[in-house]
Amino acid sequence: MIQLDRVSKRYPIPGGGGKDALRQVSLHLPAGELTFLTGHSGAGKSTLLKLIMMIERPTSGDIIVDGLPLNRIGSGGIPLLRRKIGMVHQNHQLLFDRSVYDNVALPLIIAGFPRAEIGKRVRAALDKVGLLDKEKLNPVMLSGGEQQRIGIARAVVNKPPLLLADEPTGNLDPALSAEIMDLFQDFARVGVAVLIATHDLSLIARYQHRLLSLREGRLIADRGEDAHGA
Ligand SMILES: Nc1ncnc2c1ncn2[C@@H]1O[C@H](COP(=O)(O)OP(=O)(O)OP(=O)(O)O)[C@@H](O)[C@H]1O
Repeated sequence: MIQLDRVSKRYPIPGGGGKDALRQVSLHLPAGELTFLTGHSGAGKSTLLKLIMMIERPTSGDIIVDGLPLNRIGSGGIPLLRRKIGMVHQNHQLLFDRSVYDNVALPLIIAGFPRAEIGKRVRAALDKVGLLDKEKLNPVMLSGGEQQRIGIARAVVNKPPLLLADEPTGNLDPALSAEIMDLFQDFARVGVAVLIATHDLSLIARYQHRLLSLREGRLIADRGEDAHGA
């Protein structure tokens, strides 16, 4: 689903020089697998997500997302790429002047789906995350865990083959984090490639999933599901 081949990213520093955020990273994330991405602050996790979404471009190396070679995509092709990717943020990035329904519908409105289709898909996504009865409410009236589930419904409403999450359980207690993880695991089970960037080592320890670790921009460990605990 995602293939990185010797990917490096150097950010220019004003006044000269550069900061190497990723160095020669190669990896493959298959469909239907949930993978954790960890590393200390500044190790390059967000940069990796930004390269996959084409918010940034690599300095060298190749990235292929669902068959799309990103180095051959101009800015006109970015919407096509983004439609393949659902993104979940730590702070949800919800619109608090719109209803739950409108928040989840947003990616479909942007993609130009017909109204009836939007209704069907939004309700299917809200049902999946257990919020069907809250569609008319404003997100501000919901709890932190429920807000995160709105963010997840919005990320998957397009049925993307790839789901990226940046610290999705950052503000949640262990019970709510487990609910969110259950949802991510359900998506992986139906074939979505799920990549979760997190500092939360206790979360990682609780699940038997593949783990990628970055240190100073290098991939230092790739613990496969089979190697867990070895
Ligand atoms: N736009 C930028 N310009 C210059 N340097 C940057 C830029 N973005 C990130 N960096 C640097 O690149 C390195 C990797 O940053 P990145 O945000 O990818 O790390 P991270 O692992 O996501 O950290 P955190 O967990 O704190 O979010 C850091 O040293 C950071 O300061």
